[in-house]
Amino acid sequence: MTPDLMEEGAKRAERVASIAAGNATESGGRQAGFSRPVVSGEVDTTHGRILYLEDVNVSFDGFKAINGLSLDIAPGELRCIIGPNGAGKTTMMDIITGKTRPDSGQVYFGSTIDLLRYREAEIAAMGIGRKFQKPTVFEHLSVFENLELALATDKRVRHSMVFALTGEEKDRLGEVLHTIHLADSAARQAGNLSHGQKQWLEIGMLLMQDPKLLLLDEPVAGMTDEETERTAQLFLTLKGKHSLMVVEHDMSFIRTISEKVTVLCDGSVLAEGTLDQVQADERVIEVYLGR
Ligand SMILES: Nc1ncnc2c1ncn2[C@@H]1O[C@H](COP(=O)(O)OP(=O)(O)OP(=O)(O)O)[C@@H](O)[C@H]1O
Repeated sequence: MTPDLMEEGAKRAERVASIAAGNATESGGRQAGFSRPVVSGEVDTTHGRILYLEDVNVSFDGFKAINGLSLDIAPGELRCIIGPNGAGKTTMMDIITGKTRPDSGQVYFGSTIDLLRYREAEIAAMGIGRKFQKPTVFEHLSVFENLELALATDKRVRHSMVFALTGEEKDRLGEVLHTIHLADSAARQAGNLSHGQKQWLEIGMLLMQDPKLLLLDEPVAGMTDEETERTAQLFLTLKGKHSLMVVEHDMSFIRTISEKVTVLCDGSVLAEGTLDQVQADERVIEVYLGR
């Protein structure tokens, strides 16, 4: 979620707190926010790419965090990104979502949308959803209400907390509840969910906005084996309908979900291929897997 969305979420949380019994609580040290209305217009993927990065460079005080990074992702693809600490994985996601501006290079959403021309909130509105490592949901609201709020697109409506879902929206919400394995927990307070369930709920909140591309940072960190397995199934369900970029260190999880794996190191792509291919690559073993 973007800073201004978080701010909006924070304002909203204050209002909700006066309506709902109890206080708005935070998850993961950040306020839950809201997605924005999706800007109309299709992403042009006729060239077979939903995301395209070419020769991207970013320096922090002279240190090259991203160094000639080129990468592209196909529509509906589930791409796994691995690499050692400090490889530039988070910085890459920051660039795609407009949080960090590169010094040079190209970043395109489809063939025609130059993401470097847009602000973070605009990029989110175009259909690029981001999930940070820690879950951020409204803990004092129910699972259903969290999803409902994620769907509310009119600011006034959001703030008043009075809105009625259309039949289509109800269907969508039901579908998402089912997809994220929380259909039986719709009435439960989000704060009482397990860590894994909170992660799924936040993914569900992103799904309510029907994102075209989802960026997921270490989604299974801290999950039980069973939750990890369910998350793998969830991602396999999402693949095809959405494009996904998943940063993870959990190799058995990656083995379950991956087709193509990109290995980042020192701010650029070190290797790319199936998990078996990159695991057999001597350079990858040296910098990452051999640790
Ligand atoms: N705002 C910043 N200022 C200075 N250096 C930064 C900044 N952001 C990132 N870096 C540096 O850039 C490099 C890449 O960091 P990044 O967080 O993108 O790596 P990562 O691959 O996500 O690592 P991890 O797996 O530990 O999350 C690191 O050396 C980091 O210290």
